This record gives sequence, C-alpha cells and structure tokens, in this order.
Amino acid sequence: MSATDVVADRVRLVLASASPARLATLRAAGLDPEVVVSGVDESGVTAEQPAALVAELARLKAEAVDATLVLDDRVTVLVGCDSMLELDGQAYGKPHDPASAVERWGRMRGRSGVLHTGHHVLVHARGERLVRAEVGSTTVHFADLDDDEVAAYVATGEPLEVAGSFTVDGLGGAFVERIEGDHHNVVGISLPLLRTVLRSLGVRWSDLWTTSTP
Ligand SMILES: Nc1nc2c(ncn2[C@@H]2O[C@H](COP(=O)(O)OP(=O)(O)OP(=O)(O)O)[C@@H](O)[C@H]2O)c(=O)[nH]1
Repeated sequence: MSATDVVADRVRLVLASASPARLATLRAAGLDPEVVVSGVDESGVTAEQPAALVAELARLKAEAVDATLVLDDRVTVLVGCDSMLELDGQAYGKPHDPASAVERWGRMRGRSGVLHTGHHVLVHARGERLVRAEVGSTTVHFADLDDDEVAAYVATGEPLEVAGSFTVDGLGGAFVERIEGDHHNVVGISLPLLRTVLRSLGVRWSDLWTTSTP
C-alpha cells in the first residue's frame, strides 16, 4: 500500500486513550479521532527502563482497543500512548495524591528529567495489519520552585493526574524553563513522530486532515 492509496475520506482514526490532552492535540492539528478508552490496568506492568515501560503500556492499550474494533472497508489507524517522567533512572506516572506530588517536586525543581511517551500505531488496510512502535523522549528543565510555589501548584490539583506531576501547556508551564525535543511529546502525543511512523506505514499525514478543519 503506498501513501497515495490513502485518502482523507476513507481513513478512520482511533485514539486508544482517555487523555483529553492527546485528543485536543490531535484536533488542533486538524485530525478528528474517534476515542476508544482501553481501560488497561497499568499498575502491574513493569520494565527495565522507563522508555521500555511506556512502550509496553502503549502496546497494551493499543492492542486492547484493536481487539474490540469492527473493521470496515476504510483504512483504520489506531494509536495507543503512554507517558512517564524519568528522573534519576526511575519512571514516574501520575502522583494521584498531594503528598506524592510535593515529594516529587522536591526532587524535580532546579533539575531536569526526560518525559518519555510511547506510541504504538496499528494500520489496517486491504486485509493487512501493520504495526510500528516508537518512543518520543523530551528533556524537561524545571524551574527551581520554592516550597510555597510547590504547595500552591499542588493545591490546584493539576499535578495529581498528569504524568510527572506537571504540565508544560497548563498551570505548570511557568515551571518549565526549557525543553530539548518535541513539545507535544511532553503533552502526551508527538505529532512529528506520529507523522513519520504513519508515513512508514503508508499513511500520509495530510490525508488525515478532516474536511471540517477550521
Ligand atoms: N495537558 C498536559 N497533559 C500532560 C502533560 N504531561 C502528561 N500529561 C498527561 O498525563 C497523562 C499521562 O497518563 P497516561 O497513562 O499516559 O494516559 P491517561 O491520561 O491515563 O489515558 P490512557 O491513555 O487512557 O491511559 C496523559 O493524559 C497525558 O496527556 C502535559 O505537559 N500537559
């Protein structure tokens, strides 16, 4: 299947993620994915390295949703993702509770970590099932917050349910001094990485733009 075989009105894009940030990122880029949440229990999954962990979790999510899809004659593109912050060799997902968020910021502030996002991409076309997985990694340099700023940020609740206890595009933006690598990879899905992966699987990025693109 060549890239020219895929045309915008015959591509179904499925985002296997509950992440509002991933959905918003894809929509802002002119795509209109169908969201199917995997419900995968991430708690028991382990891996040697943080990058391998996000790759495995992205795979589990994508495969879980793929198993439920009813394919039709359209090309179906399915994307599963997982993000974690690597700090001192350890992988950190969502802190969930304020005490954990405060403790982590105590170790993040004034230092840098690597936000890894696993991308697991499946393409169904002409009876073929193509797969490619890649991990995007972005170095994030954190501001040296004082204790009051950490407390105030945690009190907003934002850090509790995001990987690494921070956002680069939300309230946490003021606490990210610079990054080395892709911005959207930090948010939760790397657009340039996805473009490259899809092209290698015969899907042209511009064919995914919806006709309703503003
Ligand atoms: N807006 C924003 N969200 C972030 C940022 N960093 C991490 N996140 C979010 O943190 C969450 C990481 O948890 P994941 O397990 O990867 O994804 P999830 O939200 O639980 O959704 P699933 O893919 O269904 O598991 C994702 O929703 C990311 O979009 C950021 O800088 N900005």
